[in-house]
Amino acid sequence: MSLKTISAVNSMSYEDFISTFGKEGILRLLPDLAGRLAMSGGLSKESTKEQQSAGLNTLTEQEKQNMHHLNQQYKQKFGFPFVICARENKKEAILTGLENRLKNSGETEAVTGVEEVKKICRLRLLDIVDSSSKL
Ligand SMILES: NC(=O)N[C@H]1NC(=O)NC1=O
Repeated sequence: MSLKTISAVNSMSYEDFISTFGKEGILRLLPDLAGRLAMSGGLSKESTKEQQSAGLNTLTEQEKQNMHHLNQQYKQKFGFPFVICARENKKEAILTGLENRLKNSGETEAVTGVEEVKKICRLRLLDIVDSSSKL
């Protein structure tokens, strides 16, 4: 994400963001599941925790290759990354979900992806509320 995008996001409402960047713009902010960033330790602490909770840090070599291949296919078909709320799924369900959602239309996937982003945001907000209530 560019610095220009980050500063725009920080001062924008959800509605403004959607109308400026569209659903696909939101989806492109999310890192790949078990992707290059995860492998190199470059994920945010939130994404690291989420991906670990689904067991994506314990993928076998075969599962890693499968995930990589399906993620590539998904991006090639839709032009944005596959997004799912990792904290609500385990690695097996994520791989099956990826395979199944590849069969959908781009429109369905943009809507489904944004719904998953909302789940991710909700859980992140609950974490913030929970940690600030302990202060
Ligand atoms: N691509 C994708 O779904 N990424 C993520 N999902 C989630 O729960 N955390 C992520 O980083």
